[in-house]
Amino acid sequence: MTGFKTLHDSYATNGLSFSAQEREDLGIDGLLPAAVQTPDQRAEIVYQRFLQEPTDLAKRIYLMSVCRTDRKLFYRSMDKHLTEYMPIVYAPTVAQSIQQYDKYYSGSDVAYISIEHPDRIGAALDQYAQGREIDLVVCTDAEGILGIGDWGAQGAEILTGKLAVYTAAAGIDPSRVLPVMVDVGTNRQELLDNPDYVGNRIERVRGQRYDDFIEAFVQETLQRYPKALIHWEDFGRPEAAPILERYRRNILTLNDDIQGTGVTVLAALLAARKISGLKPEDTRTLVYGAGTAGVGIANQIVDDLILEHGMDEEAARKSVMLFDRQGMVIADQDDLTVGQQKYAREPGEFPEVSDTTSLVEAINAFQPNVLIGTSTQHGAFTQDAVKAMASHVERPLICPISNPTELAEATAKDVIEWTEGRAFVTTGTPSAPVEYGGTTYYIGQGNNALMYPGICFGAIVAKAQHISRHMLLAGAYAISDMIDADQPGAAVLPAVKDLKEISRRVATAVAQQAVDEGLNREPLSDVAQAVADARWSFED
Ligand SMILES: O=C([O-])CC(=O)C(=O)O
Ligand SMILES: [Mg+2]
Repeated sequence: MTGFKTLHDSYATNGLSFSAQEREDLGIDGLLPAAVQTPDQRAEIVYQRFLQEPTDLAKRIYLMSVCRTDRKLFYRSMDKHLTEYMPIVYAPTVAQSIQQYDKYYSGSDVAYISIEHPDRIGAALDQYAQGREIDLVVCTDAEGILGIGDWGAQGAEILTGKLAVYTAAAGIDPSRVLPVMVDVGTNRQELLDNPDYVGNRIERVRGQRYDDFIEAFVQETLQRYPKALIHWEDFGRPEAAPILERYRRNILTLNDDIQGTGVTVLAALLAARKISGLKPEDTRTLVYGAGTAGVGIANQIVDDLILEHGMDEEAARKSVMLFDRQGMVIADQDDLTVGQQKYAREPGEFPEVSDTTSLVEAINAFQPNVLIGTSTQHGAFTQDAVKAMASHVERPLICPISNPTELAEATAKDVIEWTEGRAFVTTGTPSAPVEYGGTTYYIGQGNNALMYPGICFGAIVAKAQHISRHMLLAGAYAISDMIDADQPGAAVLPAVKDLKEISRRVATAVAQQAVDEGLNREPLSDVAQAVADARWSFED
């Protein structure tokens, strides 16, 4: 690389931290002002500017521009201010970047592939990778962005958010990742009508043509990077689960919203069980919002009961009730997804329920000790519903995890107050601690960011053939002893400030499980060491 290229290469540059000697050697001494600044000094300058930016969106646009131009600088600064940067770089602020992408587009750091040009998929991958080796491909078709739905090509920014977390949390080498915006159109009329919309101005393509496009993308990816992991992000209800089912046993792949979210909520449940003494076989879970994430959570909780606790499959499934747009999910309803059918209750199974669309009635009839919110219905966990939970169970686990924040089913503060501090609570976006009755309650963030970086990094380090059910469970168990079970008001998930340690533990457990199952494609003797060695650092 010429010095000029090095200076302008986002992975290689050290900007004003190039020493006088390096500047001379690279032939870039004439391209920089005289001062030589330390990396920490520059990271602090980034942080000060971050503080000065007037809005969360402005802060995000600024930080991502630093990321695009100088990776080491961005990750150094993020490392120092992780808890502060997370809600800006990632959820909830990433939602604003996506919704206002047309106004703020200034070059997104992703590859775009278009359903109009399946023959150009490989070229797009190559143009992005520029000959670099790739370990991780993160893609979205943006039909189900967070809780805000279909945002077409504007969804590209979810990829930059996810990747920033990958590197900050697990230490994925930022030069070995490939974000791909899979543009198959959009059904959001507002985008189709917007003259500034940057994506394909067509309705979403579905069916065989869509499936063929996805298959071509997978093949083009694996041809180039046979050991890479493909991470599916924010695909919509019609496509997400079928894609995962098609590939999860054959290739190294993860659907973050189904599996990542599922494992995260399972980790919270493991901690709640540990603190409250709830027996696994007595766990009853009501999932309110039975879409991609909701069914994924149900599956993960059930997998734990079957594989770790020896419960019979039928009984494990019966411990979960799904509640969706139509109310309780019941077998005779039309249009149940394949994922929902497994959990559908029998018609008339709860004769005391007069209105199957009433959450309170469902709670009173089923008497769950776990209530999960993945509905994106703001305020759906009413005081009556939360009090109904607390009337049957001493210490319910209540997780209003829909995001961004304004779509959450309840606030942590309300849930704590309505249950007189008895509920364990996690929310999808960060929540401030809640003071109640002289105790400070810390609120874990029930967001897949706690899990996906470690799971995928562990699987990549192990060069796993695929991600097995046991590997996912290993991730959840790996963080359950980070919880201080004796501390009143302790969160049931470890804090985002500990994301590096969380990810290290998860990655190690997942890689070890891959080795134990013989799923590693190359020999691996010391798993913990391999995970530590593979971690990228901005110091290098
Ligand atoms: O990105 C997040 O905050 C969690 C997530 O995957 C989603 O909500 O789709
Ligand atoms: Mg997602």
